[in-house]
Amino acid sequence: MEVKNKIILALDVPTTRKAIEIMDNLSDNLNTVKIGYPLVLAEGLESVTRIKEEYGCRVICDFKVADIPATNEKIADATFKAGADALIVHGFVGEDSAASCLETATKHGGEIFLLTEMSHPGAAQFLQPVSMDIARMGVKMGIHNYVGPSTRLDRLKKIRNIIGEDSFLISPGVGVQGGDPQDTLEFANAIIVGRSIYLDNDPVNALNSIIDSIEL
Ligand SMILES: O=C1C[C@H](C(=O)O)N([C@@H]2O[C@H](COP(=O)(O)O)[C@@H](O)[C@H]2O)C(=O)N1
Repeated sequence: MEVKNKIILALDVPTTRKAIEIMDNLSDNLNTVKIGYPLVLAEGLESVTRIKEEYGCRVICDFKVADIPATNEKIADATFKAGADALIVHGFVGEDSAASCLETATKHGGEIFLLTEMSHPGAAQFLQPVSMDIARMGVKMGIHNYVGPSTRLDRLKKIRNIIGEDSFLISPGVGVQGGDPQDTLEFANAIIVGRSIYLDNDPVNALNSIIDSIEL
């Protein structure tokens, strides 16, 4: 996946109209967005389809899928039928659940991103003790794409060392959560940025400032 400017915009806005308003101004500098529950629960999967059709961008659906295999298959099937290019899947629920998403993604010509460790403080409680095992599980499964925290670069570096240089690693937590764009890109292939862009009074300037701050 080639991510323009190495920036994935998290479109965590409440309406498709707001998402379009933001993308109308930013789509020249972006080719990949992440859409999750904030938009989809409010507007349905049609919001995924509409953004895809409107901008021809890649859409990563961030549903952090974490159910039994049979239910994961249904979630993934509906997501890719709506036009998603990729789906973020939790790894802590085990190999069979992640494999169910991987198989369904492959059937649709899509991809999954395996979420290893999250960026928020609470990730230290239950995820950190197993996150490297999750990364190793992904490697064993042949998963190519991963998510890891920009807020803990020591952990992101460990994840990169496990998944190898050829894997594709995207990293949230940049900006509002404290992660630094350039430092994160030492280990990640692309950064995920939401509020620092879409909540800014001038999202175009906010995006351009991040682009200017990173060596592409
Ligand atoms: O560990 C994770 C996993 C998850 C993800 O990307 O899967 N995210 C998502 O990344 C975006 C950061 O937004 P902002 O903080 O730039 O507004 C939001 O959509 C979060 O739900 C994390 O923030 N950390």
